[in-house]
Amino acid sequence: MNPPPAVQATDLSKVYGSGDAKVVALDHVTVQLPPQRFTAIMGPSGSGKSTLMHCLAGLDRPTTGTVLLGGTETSSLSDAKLTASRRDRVGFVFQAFNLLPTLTAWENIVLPLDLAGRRPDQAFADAIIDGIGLRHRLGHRPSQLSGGQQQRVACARALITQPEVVFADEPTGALDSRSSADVLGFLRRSVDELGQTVVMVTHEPTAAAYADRVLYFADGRVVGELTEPTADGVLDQMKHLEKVTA
Ligand SMILES: Nc1ncnc2c1ncn2[C@@H]1O[C@H](COP(=O)(O)OP(=O)(O)OP(=O)(O)O)[C@@H](O)[C@H]1O
Repeated sequence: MNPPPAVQATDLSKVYGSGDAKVVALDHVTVQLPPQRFTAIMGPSGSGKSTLMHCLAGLDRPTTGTVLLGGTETSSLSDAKLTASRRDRVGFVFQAFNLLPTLTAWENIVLPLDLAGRRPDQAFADAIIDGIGLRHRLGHRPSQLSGGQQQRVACARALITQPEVVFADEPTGALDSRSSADVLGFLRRSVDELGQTVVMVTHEPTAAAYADRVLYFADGRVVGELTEPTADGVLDQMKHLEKVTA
């Protein structure tokens, strides 16, 4: 039997504005994202990828439909409970790293635990620190680290609480190819070796090829998927979908 999904959206719609200004960002989306897997979400600009991720993560509320995160329906939680759910169950990685400049790398990594009044699980923290390969830089501030190193610290911060899901929105969008490979390799190992669950929005076929499964979006809907992707396979599928959805 398949394990229950880490996160599941059912008939999710998100509508912004009304009348002439109405935008249907999500159009009856149903997706299940399995635990301990790496899922990539791709699609043209404006197709609804970020909106989906924000609704799945509880950063935004859908107009209609439901989100189940680790078995809890988050779409109907009060604001306070939704905030607590985000803090306890979800990790985020953004394109712009978003580290706190006055804290060291280590202080940034454990910040989510400090905010929740929790202590690090030492064995897990060690695995994370070894995973990002920055043990010798833990006392450095973000300004003393390269972009790729900062993003690996941001990934470690997202994972340190052992969340149900880590959501990464274009995590390699600001990085060169070498730094991207370091970040993506770490996210991949966090799934394979630490049993974590990663969902990543990306525009880059080489980045999507690190995932177990790629979901393609267009006009607020899932229009295709690819399992065990290669960069060439992702590109071919993108070209094919561009033709059929044009
Ligand atoms: N707060 C908002 N108010 C009004 N419209 C919005 C808002 N946020 C997003 N949209 C619209 O919803 C649609 C989907 O946006 P979304 O950011 O989810 O797309 P995306 O696929 O992530 O795009 P990109 O790849 O450019 O980041 C777009 O048409 C966008 O203009």
